[in-house]
Amino acid sequence: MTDAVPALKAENVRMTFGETRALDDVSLAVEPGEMVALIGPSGSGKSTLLRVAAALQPADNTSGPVAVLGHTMQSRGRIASRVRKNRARLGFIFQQFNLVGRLSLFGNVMLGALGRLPVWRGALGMFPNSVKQAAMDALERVGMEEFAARRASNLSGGQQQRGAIARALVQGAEVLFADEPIASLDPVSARKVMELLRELNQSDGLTVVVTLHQVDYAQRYCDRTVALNKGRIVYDGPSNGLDREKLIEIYGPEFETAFYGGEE
Ligand SMILES: Nc1ncnc2c1ncn2[C@@H]1O[C@H](COP(=O)(O)OP(=O)(O)OP(=O)(O)O)[C@@H](O)[C@H]1O
Repeated sequence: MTDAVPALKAENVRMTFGETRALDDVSLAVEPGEMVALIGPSGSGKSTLLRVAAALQPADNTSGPVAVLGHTMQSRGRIASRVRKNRARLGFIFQQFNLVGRLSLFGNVMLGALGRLPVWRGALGMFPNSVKQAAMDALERVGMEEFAARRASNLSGGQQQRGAIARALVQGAEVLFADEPIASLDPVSARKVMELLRELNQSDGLTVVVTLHQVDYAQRYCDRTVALNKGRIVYDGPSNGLDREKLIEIYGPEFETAFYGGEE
């Protein structure tokens, strides 16, 4: 723990959909520079937690506050009035559809700067040279410069994810929430995306919170793992502390057969 303002602080967050308690008193603090995996069975509340934390979705009116880099995003089910400003240093990567398909990759990456440009510039697509340079640098950083002119819809899933990360870099994101960024990728592309996130975390100090279905990716790339089950945190600790017993506790007995093939 440090004295720094947490990158993410969620206190007693509650989110209900009809009868379903998607988040049941979730409290979580992530320090700047951490790379944290969010795991848990399907429907355990991983995506909801990220969406609530980014204030893409209002939580229950009985819910405690969520802050990103010390700025309140929402509290008691009310999105903060300055949320747009507070989101400036937060990047969000979804499983799919991160890029505008009809635009070039370069055009997409430049969109990361929209928040700090006058509206007319964005509307006319007139980006200053500084933004063009930043977009090119970001594409180089994610190893995608040779695809700059390619229409986004003609890129592979993994290339699109790397493009989305480049856009977050142009945005100047210091915290990145990635919601199942590798769920629809083949293993090689998935590895490249995770390696890139890890590299940005280690070299640039980018704070990363990433939801994952694959426990082995969490263990390989993230020092810390938070596991949810039925909207509650059931594990929060070092990823290498997730042993067979703990994983069966998190995912249920089916995990044994799925992950270990049922062997002794
Ligand atoms: N918009 C919604 N309307 C109704 N129920 C929802 C909505 N979004 C999520 N839920 C429910 O809330 C619970 C948590 O969903 P969430 O998508 O956060 O889980 P998850 O852990 O991300 O699952 P997965 O790994 O399958 O993506 C689930 O029971 C889900 O059905």
